[in-house]
Amino acid sequence: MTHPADDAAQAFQVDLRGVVDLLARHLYSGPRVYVRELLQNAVDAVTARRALDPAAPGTVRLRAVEGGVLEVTDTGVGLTADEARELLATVGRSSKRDLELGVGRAEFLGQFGIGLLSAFMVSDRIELVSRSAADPDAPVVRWVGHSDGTYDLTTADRAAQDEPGSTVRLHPRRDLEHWLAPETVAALAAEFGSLLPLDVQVEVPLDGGGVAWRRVTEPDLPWRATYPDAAARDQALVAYCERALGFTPLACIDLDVPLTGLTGVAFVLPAAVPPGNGRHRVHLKRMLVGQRVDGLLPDWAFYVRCVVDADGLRPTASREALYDDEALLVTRDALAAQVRDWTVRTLRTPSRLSRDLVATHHLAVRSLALVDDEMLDLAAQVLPFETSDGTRTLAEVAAEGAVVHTTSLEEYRRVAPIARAQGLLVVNAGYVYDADLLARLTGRSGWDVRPLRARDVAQVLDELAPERELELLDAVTAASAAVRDLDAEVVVRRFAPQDLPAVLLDDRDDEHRRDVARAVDAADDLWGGVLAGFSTQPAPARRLVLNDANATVRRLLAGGPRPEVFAAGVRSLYVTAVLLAGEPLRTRDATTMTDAMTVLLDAGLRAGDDEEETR
Ligand SMILES: Nc1ncnc2c1ncn2[C@@H]1O[C@H](COP(=O)(O)OP(=O)(O)OP(=O)(O)O)[C@@H](O)[C@H]1O
Repeated sequence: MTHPADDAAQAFQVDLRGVVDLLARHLYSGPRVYVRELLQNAVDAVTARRALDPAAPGTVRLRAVEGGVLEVTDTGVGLTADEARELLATVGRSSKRDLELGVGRAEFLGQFGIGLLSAFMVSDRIELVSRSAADPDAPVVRWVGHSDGTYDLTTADRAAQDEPGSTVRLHPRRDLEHWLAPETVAALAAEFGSLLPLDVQVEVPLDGGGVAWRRVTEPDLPWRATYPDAAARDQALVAYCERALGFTPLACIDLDVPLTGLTGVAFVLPAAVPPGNGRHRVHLKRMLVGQRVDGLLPDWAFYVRCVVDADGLRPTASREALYDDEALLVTRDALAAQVRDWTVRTLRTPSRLSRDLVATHHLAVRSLALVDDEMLDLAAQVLPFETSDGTRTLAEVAAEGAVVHTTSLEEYRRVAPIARAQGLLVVNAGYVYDADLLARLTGRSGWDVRPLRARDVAQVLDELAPERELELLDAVTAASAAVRDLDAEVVVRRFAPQDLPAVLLDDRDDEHRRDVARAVDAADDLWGGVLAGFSTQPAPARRLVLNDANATVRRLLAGGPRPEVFAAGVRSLYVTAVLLAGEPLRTRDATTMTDAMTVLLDAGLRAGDDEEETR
């Protein structure tokens, strides 16, 4: 059943305090954005006035007046009393939207009709005194909005204000006075508005007393201004980067995407930064969106910081990020191509810059090479790789034969000393991106690239003479038994360097079992049977290769020590090999080390005691 009163359409009531709280906590990153919203309204008002009178002045002045009040005066279009009532007192009402299309009009920064409310984050009372440029007969309007959601509207004679335009006064909220302090306002106005196409000035106190106006806007976009020559332009851009981003760039890359009206500069960082750090300073219609905006370039471009201005991209409602739409996608692709082309061009031509770029940003070049074939070929020509024969490019390594690489840093550390001593060229692909990069290169025609196999190293280690092999048969069997529980088996070879007692080889791809299978095929019946027995056992994952050229190893293998001392000696060589490979000790390895040391120490002390006694 309905009551008659319910039939009449009711208007929504808005609790302003709730709305302001929502803006402050959930839309904007903080109260500081109130300065941006005030500047934006002033700029839009000037734009609207210039549509009526192209020669109208374009100035904005911000200053502190008595009682901590901030006053912002513009030479914009102003408002009539009706407009003030309709636009200022209705949340969500804006003069800047296209009524038919329901979207913001291209020439204005604002569109949602909520921006002025942000001033309530720092102010209890917003006052706007305005004289309209559109209606020459309109009286001066004084609108006062209160944070409790009420407002007063009064009018005064036009004589009260000589020129069209508006003055907004913010009365500070208790305990938030600091947001309206002149230095804070000057810093925020410079941050948000430095590229605005207007003359924006802030009155700041001087050290010695008194006040002065400080202009916070650049006269022109630094990358579009006219300079006497290219060198002067470069210098100005470097100076701008120092001012705006706080570093001296290695180089400046011009950016231009006509489709979305974007122009700007990508500044190449002077020092390496970790990947995933590509944040940019983005302006829309010359107002700052943010200093650390994401999504403008792909991940690999973390070696540049951009400063851009666009008029065809959309901000999110908070105006602190870019709306992720088709236009942004197209822009990102175009910008990526421009940064990439510059990088390829620079690396192609040997120069100091190309050397600096490789030295500083090799990680980024590696990252780009993972997604770009041309860059991959170029990277192979210019990027330094750690190899067992010093730092080389992959092209240099390839000139000598197959590019054989390790896939982890530990593996490289393990084999590098032996490889170096035997003249085996191994590339370390254990650093970020390298293994993927080499894997990509494997698929390119003209490249012979493969991961190092245990057999590669085993091959360069000299086999023992058959007599020596025979001599060591029992010792090797006992040594293997000593490390069996560590998932390793022992083989003995002779190799340089002599002072390296042992090395651990990963038996990747079960090479060991295949070696045995080969041996079974080749052996006569008796040996074949014995070997076949071995091949059915699960093969140990690692080979501990003892160096028969090392004096300590020879003494150990010569026999003599009691079995438990012998086993402790082999196990301590195992741990030494793990440590030499730079691998972290697992709990099991650490226990092995402590146990082996105890046995060896005990044996050493006992030998000392025996000597004492016999004396
Ligand atoms: N300084 C000013 N001069 C003239 N008109 C103004 C001024 N400030 C605000 N207005 C009027 O008040 C309206 C509401 O302003 P508000 O800042 O709340 O929203 P907006 O700028 O339209 O949109 P947005 O929420 O996207 O900023 C504006 O559309 C404009 O017509």
